[in-house]
Amino acid sequence: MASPQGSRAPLEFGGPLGAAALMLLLPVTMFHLLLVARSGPARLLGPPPYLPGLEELWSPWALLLCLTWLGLQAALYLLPARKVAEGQELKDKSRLRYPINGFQALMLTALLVGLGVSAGLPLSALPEMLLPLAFAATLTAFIFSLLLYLKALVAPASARAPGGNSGNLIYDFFLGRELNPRICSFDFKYFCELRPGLIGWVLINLALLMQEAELRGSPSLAMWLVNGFQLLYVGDALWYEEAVLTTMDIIHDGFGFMLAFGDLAWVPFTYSLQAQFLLYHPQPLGWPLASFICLINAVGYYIFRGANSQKNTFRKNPSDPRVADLETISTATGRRLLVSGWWGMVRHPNYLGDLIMALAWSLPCGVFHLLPYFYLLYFTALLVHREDRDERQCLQKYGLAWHEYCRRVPYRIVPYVY
Ligand SMILES: NC(=O)C1=CN([C@@H]2O[C@H](COP(=O)(O)OP(=O)(O)OC[C@H]3O[C@@H](n4cnc5c(N)ncnc54)[C@H](OP(=O)(O)O)[C@@H]3O)[C@@H](O)[C@H]2O)C=CC1
Ligand SMILES: CC(C)=CCC[C@@H](C)[C@H]1CC=C2C3=C(CC[C@@]21C)[C@@]1(C)CC[C@H](O)C(C)(C)[C@@H]1CC3
Repeated sequence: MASPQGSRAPLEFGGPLGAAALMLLLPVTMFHLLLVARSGPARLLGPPPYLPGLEELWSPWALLLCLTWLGLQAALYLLPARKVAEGQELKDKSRLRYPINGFQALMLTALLVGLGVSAGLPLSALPEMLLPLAFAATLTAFIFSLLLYLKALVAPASARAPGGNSGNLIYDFFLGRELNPRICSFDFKYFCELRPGLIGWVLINLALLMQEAELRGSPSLAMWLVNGFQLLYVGDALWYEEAVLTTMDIIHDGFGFMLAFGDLAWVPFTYSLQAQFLLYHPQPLGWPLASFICLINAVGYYIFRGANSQKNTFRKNPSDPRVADLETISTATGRRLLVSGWWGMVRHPNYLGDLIMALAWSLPCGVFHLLPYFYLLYFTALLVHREDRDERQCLQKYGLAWHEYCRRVPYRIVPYVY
């Protein structure tokens, strides 16, 4: 469908019908997971234990807490940053500037939460509020996406995202019409991608750990592992915050319901699923198996970080001594593609590392339930779909050079498998 605005990007996610289905399916799945995690049988594929009424979902206190959290993270975002980074070049040849203070926000949040807990803040009561909090976050994401859609109506054409301007209201609302919606220098997409959801995720994990300690005297080894691994992942994302500026979400995708809901609700409430499961279904875990799982997480992290850093270093400065010796192929755009090092092993080595880590996050929950493996299953689907979208974009950008890269590096994510 050609858009009235002139953008001819092919429709993704199954077009308007797919977008409408996802807008319904994603929140329903999130609430299903929250309900099933606390039920006795914890069956991913079974029906939820019961259907919650509105009085169990809606709480003005949960909404207030959700908005206070967003306000706190926004205030931390506005604090002076150790560095201001420039994003990729935009259509109008300009570059946006982004504060690099995400790790500082994580540390300050930890300090504030630590002070709060020592002053009697009942953090371990948070798990009891997950359902109304998830509802408040979903509501916030929906209203926020509506405001973003309206804001895009008055944005200049150069500010539009390549994909979210088909002319179909549902599809554009889902994908997002504006690429980098901002008020003054406050960038909503960049803020949401890394702050409230990711930091909220580790806070929920911590609350679940504390509640387990209250219930059973001390947190289990499995709970420690899940908390440690996911804290490392979030800490890494914020430490290497600048790297997010070269991801598909920032460069290509508009800011609509998909990312607003994904960042503000989906990430904190479904990515904490393993810790939720462990609170209600304690799992025995000995040190030998725990050490093996730590090794799996370390291997995944090594590949994930190595691949992401290698590409970011290369994109920032191809003559950097750490990447200058790597073999590359030239493209008509002037940008080169790495064909050795991590990016010569498979075409998305960072996805491979991420998937190995996802496995390590589920293993502490044992092998008798499918529920804690939901993240691994969803993430595999997300990355396979994402890889396919990225391949199409790269083919469009690099043409013959991309074909040559695919010939030299035939596997996409898993060597000799896929
Ligand atoms: N936990 C989660 O829920 C999620 C995590 N992620 C993680 O986010 C990270 C970023 O992922 P994503 O944005 O999808 O994609 P990538 O970081 O893999 O970026 C893809 C881009 O990299 C560049 N590129 C591809 N091949 C090469 C090459 N051989 N040499 C140099 N540049 C190359 C291309 O852009 P160009 O050439 O224009 O630079 C391409 O568009 C990943 O580690 C992923 O695992 C992603 C989604 C969800
Ligand atoms: C199913 C659904 C609601 C779709 C939205 C997908 C989003 C949840 C993800 C899209 C890309 C993401 C990234 C991260 C989190 C999940 C989302 C928002 C990320 C911030 C996680 C931490 C990583 O280190 C990262 C910074 C590379 C990563 C960037 C992409």
